[in-house]
Amino acid sequence: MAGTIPVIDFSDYGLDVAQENVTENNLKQLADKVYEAFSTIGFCYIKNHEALKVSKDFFEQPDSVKQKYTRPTDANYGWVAREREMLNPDRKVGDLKEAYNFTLTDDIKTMPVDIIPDFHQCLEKLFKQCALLADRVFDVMSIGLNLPKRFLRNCHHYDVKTNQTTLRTLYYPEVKDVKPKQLRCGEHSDYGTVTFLFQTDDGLEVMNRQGEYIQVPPIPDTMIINIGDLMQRWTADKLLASKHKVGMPTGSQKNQGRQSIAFFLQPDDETIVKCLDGSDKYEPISSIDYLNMRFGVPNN
Ligand SMILES: O=C(O)CCC(=O)C(=O)O
Ligand SMILES: [Fe+2]
Repeated sequence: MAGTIPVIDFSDYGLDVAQENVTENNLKQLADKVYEAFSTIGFCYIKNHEALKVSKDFFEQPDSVKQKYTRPTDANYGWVAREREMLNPDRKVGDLKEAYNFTLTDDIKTMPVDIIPDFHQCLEKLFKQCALLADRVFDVMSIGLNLPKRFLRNCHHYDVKTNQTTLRTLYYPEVKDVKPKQLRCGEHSDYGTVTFLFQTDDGLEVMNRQGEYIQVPPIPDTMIINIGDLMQRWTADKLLASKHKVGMPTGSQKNQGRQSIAFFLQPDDETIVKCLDGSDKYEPISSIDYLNMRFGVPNN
């Protein structure tokens, strides 16, 4: 199946199944499928999650309103204006997108709850659901990597003071004036361990092992999981952080916005990421040092 993105049915270990009702056999079968996907293309779709619809009301506000919630340069929450980010600096033009970064803080002063009353509650609920599902995805990944079942889960707690996991809701406006080389989101790989991605429309493309970009269209009732650079490093390149991008729409799709939500998982700050196979292919590094190094990349 190298080169295509498999759809994996996660129902044996979905959130509606009590942990104690899952058989080791079912878990192992799931682990094998997830391992196969992550070690060949670094991406998979999984079936079985709650559909979601959040935050569009916020992005449809005028910029003058959204500015109040702007992400500070020294913090990881808040609104990111159009063209502020350039995920592929070689393009020399900002991505045609907006985003809002949400972390599990109690400080809701930074959130647009005055204009969108449900904003905090909705994103907080989604963050927590994603975190519960992540625990389970980490279990099957650990089994696939021949690690103790809870190894990866135990490196990801979601305490806002010691863990940088972020839920990011993204909005790609309808396309009017496109600058040369501009994309909705430039070529990049994600920084952390894994990313969950919910998307509404076409546009996402992923590089396969032959170096070609393939379309990753939305499939109803699924979400995408992909590997980030830190997990590739941790597994000494067994699991792959594939490059991806969001291209500009063409034809009638130009008049359509696109939404996605990414849940970027990061191990706890002090977790030492040391090659799990003992190879020392990469130097051990703490999760927070690695993230700071990546955030130091110009224009990010
Ligand atoms: O919007 C998407 O589908 C992908 C966004 C993405 O790859 C990212 O923000 O890292
Ligand atoms: Fe990404």
